[in-house]
Amino acid sequence: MKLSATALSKSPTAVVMMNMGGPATLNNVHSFLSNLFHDKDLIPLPFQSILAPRIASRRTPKIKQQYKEIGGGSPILKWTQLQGDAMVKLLDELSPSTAPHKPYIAFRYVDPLTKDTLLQMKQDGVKRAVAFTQYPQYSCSTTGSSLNELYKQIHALGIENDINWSIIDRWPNHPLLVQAFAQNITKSLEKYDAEERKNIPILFSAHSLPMSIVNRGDPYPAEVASTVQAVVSHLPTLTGHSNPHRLTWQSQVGPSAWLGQQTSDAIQGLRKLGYTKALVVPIAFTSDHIETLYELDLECVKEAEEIGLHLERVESLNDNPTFIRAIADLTAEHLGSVYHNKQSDIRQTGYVGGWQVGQPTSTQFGLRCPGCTNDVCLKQKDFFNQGATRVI
Ligand SMILES: C=CC1=C(C)c2cc3[nH]c(cc4nc(cc5[nH]c(cc1n2)c(C)c5CCC(=O)O)C(CCC(=O)O)=C4C)c(C)c3C=C
Ligand code: FES
Ligand SMILES: [Fe+2]
Repeated sequence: MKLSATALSKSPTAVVMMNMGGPATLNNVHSFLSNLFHDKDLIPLPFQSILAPRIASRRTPKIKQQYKEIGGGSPILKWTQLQGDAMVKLLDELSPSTAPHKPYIAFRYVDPLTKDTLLQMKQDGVKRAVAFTQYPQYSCSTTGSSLNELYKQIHALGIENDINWSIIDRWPNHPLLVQAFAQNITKSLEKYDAEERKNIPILFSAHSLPMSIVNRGDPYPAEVASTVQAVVSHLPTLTGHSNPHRLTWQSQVGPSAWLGQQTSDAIQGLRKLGYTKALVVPIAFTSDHIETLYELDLECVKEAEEIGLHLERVESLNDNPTFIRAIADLTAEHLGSVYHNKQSDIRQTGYVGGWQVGQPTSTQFGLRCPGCTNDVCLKQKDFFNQGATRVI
């Protein structure tokens, strides 16, 4: 598709922030869980349409109670709106040729859902859009699921030829993302005496994956590790020392095998090794959610205290100005590369797997998991790889 520069200049460049979403109120918990358990890309179940609502109903009271204890709902919509609004203000300055930029949110399991967002974009006359995953590390269960849904809804609405799409599909070691994590860790370390700071072990905690997904060749574990490696390499420039650390995994659900070591077991283990202080850093999500506010703050921290380990939870990125700068810079560089063939800074953007100027997705994005049997992944990647036609 070739669009004239005049046609594009009239409509905003959409930056579509993709994420799973969470229930904003307790009344939304059941539909959130029901949509989540219907998602074959996340949890393939036999007789999915029958089992999904049953599992959702069975789980609702427990999960509702957890959301109640963190204030009555998930803050993810609030944080995503704030991050999007702050990002486009910077982006209009960083990339005037693609301005005005407008943030949109496409959640996978709650409003605003992908379909409604696409309808809104159509109404706004959007001709150019960046699908920007808010998961820094790519998993087919998260970003892959959001892109499969985006692809399906674009086709269901028959708007394949209306918008030039490009994709920010992963950014696990973007330098400003790394710096934002390191800043927050430094703040937590500073709560301890200068003498003891350097010996405090840091647990980087990420949402786990079922081993069936890991063994299919999912890139997520390696990308989470690359974020951790970048952060621990950067930390000494802020603290003057390096801390011992481990990457651990949290939030496994159900009886199947999941990637470990579990964060809660690592905490118990550290105490047995004689440690009385530790830090835990949520490393695979960019704002607060039930896993930080409930599982880490209300479960792990309390359990640690009970066994004599003081566990400090490092704050989530939320409205951290360095983080806002990271997502604005990343999008500006992406637009510069896709629409202006700009090579200069792209090496700094931290796309693992490479990036070529003019390409609408990362090079890594083109490779399906070697164990993938999902036809939608194939069609989705073909569609987005044709992507944007450079017009400016
Ligand atoms: C990087 C983040 C996440 C990955 C990877 C991920 C994979 C994954 N999750 C499930 C099952 C559930 N996840 C649930 C909630 C939930 N998951 C994430 C993030 C990732 N999930 C978040 C941020 C949340 C909470 C949302 C919020 O509060 O804002 C749930 C629902 C809660 C529960 O019932 O325990 C389930 C179920 C699987 C199976 C999976 C990988 C295949
Ligand atoms: S499951 Fe990874 S590409 Fe299909
Ligand atoms: Fe999850």
